[in-house]
Amino acid sequence: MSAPETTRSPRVTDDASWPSDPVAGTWDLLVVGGGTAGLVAAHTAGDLGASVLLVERSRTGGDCLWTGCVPSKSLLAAGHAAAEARAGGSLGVHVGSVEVDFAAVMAHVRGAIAAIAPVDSPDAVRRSGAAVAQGTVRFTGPRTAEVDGTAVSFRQAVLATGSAPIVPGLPGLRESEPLTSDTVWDLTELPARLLVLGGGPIGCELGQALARLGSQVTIVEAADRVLAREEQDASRIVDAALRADGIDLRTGVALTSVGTGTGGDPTGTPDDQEYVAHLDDGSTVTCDRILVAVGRRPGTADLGLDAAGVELDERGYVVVDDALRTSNPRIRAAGDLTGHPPFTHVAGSHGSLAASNAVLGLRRKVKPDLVPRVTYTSPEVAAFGVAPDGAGVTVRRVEHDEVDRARAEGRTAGYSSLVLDRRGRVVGATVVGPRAGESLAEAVLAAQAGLRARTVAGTMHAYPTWSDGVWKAGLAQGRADLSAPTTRRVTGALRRLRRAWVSR
Ligand SMILES: Cc1cc2nc3c(=O)[nH]c(=O)nc-3n(C[C@H](O)[C@H](O)[C@H](O)COP(=O)(O)OP(=O)(O)OC[C@H]3O[C@@H](n4cnc5c(N)ncnc54)[C@H](O)[C@@H]3O)c2cc1C
Ligand SMILES: NC(=O)c1ccc[n+]([C@@H]2O[C@H](COP(=O)([O-])OP(=O)(O)OC[C@H]3O[C@@H](n4cnc5c(N)ncnc54)[C@H](O)[C@@H]3O)[C@@H](O)[C@H]2O)c1
Repeated sequence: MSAPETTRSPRVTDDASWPSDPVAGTWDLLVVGGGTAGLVAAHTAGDLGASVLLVERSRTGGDCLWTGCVPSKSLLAAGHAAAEARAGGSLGVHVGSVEVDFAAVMAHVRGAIAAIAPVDSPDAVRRSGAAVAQGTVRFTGPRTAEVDGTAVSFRQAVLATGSAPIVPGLPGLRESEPLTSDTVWDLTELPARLLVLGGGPIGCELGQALARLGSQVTIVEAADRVLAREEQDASRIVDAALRADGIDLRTGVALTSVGTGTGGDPTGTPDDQEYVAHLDDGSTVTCDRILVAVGRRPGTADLGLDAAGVELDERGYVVVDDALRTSNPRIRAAGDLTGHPPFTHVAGSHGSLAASNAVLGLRRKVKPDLVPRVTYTSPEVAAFGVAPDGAGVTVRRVEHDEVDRARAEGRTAGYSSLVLDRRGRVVGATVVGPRAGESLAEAVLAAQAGLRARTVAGTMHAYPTWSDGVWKAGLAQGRADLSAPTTRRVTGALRRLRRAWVSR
């Protein structure tokens, strides 16, 4: 297998051009990259009164807006709508056959991007006082860089150049012109048969969305389960949901090579071309397109980071300390290129922290224990913090067949669990089910505030909400607290006193 490569395929962002501010001069803060991390860094530093130059080589908004969160959640919304229409019969609602207009689905996706784009636009950045320019940055020294050949100098800088999809160098794969999360948005027709390589968050989300829209999807995942970073039970529930959507899910097998076929027709023309993926268990998958979703690599090549004195780790991520400082104390890094969990909320939090630390000389630190993650499959998987098998923790878990909202909607596949430390404080959680991401927020807030499960239990929750799952997990701990020997002695003494008092 030759070395994996970062894709260089054309992106929806590539041909955009927009008016730039002049770049020459010395800036308090140079921000490299206009994705979430860079945008938040520029806004923050601009609001604090620093002279800021944000340089973006393509369009401001980054992966999240153009090729990541926004299009994927828009596509999932269409896929989920199709699935719910088909499933309406179980609730007594019959809609006949469900037809998907893929062009209209993609128009909806582009509409969602267009609705959010102004928030991330160069003009929005300028309103906070920062200058914004289109160009590619290359560092020439510890305090100097070039923007498309024009020299700039900076007192401090924030690197925020993100990450890009990996395409493994397997025989025949590149020749099959595989889609990635960068290019899948350019599809004008739904592939009849789609092979998704990788069963991580991208493979599961896009695989489920496209299957629900009518594609015959096969997911090939090298690990023994999908969403391998999540709890086994979460993987198991998502596995069953994907299969129920008609996905041919193959775990524990890897792609070895890709060949071509003509649908069994020896006289077939290139128009009939199909791809035959060979897996390492000897099986094959025949498909019309391949979508590669096997992870990402940092966008740190060609930045001149050697000249800037910025150290990279062996995988190419920028090495940062807990205050996001690189090995050059004038340069911080934020977002995907740090190797911290690659999420938009992490990138945004990093951008704010890196910029305020730079401009005000603070030493605010990242909080890795409080990073939530949500995979927006149906059901959703949401989790954060200490794992349930962590040392010295107690897990309180409620199956969703005990949650009335889940029963009412007939969607009981899932659970809510809280991970508690020795003092009963919330230090982690996993929720699997509809709106799991929303339910998780309460547990993250509890952990941030150092609250105990009994505070969650003692907080009134509207009935019947999906967050009853988290509440009931808190109640389970409340009941366990009540049955502890010391508590039983105290409540017993109070009860006896009260009985004596009211019997007078
Ligand atoms: C399909 C998909 C779905 C996702 N869904 C979610 C989700 O639901 N929730 C979530 O939290 N996260 C999600 N993510 C992850 C999220 O999109 C990223 O973590 C986030 O966008 C990273 O932001 P960033 O600012 O670090 O990098 P990016 O957004 O990648 O921004 C980097 C910017 O730097 C620019 N750049 C690069 N090199 C240079 C240079 N030399 N000079 C100038 N500019 C340069 C690039 O053009 C780019 O605009 C998803 C990702 C994908 C791919
Ligand atoms: N909802 C969200 O927040 C969201 C959604 C999408 C992506 N993301 C972020 O983007 C990142 C990248 O996502 P991703 O799914 O591409 O990467 P990933 O690393 O999370 O998952 C890739 C999967 O591909 C498998 N794999 C690797 N090589 C393979 C091969 N040759 N054959 C078969 N399987 C192979 C791996 O075992 C792994 O399970 C994620 O880590 C995630 O944080 C977040």
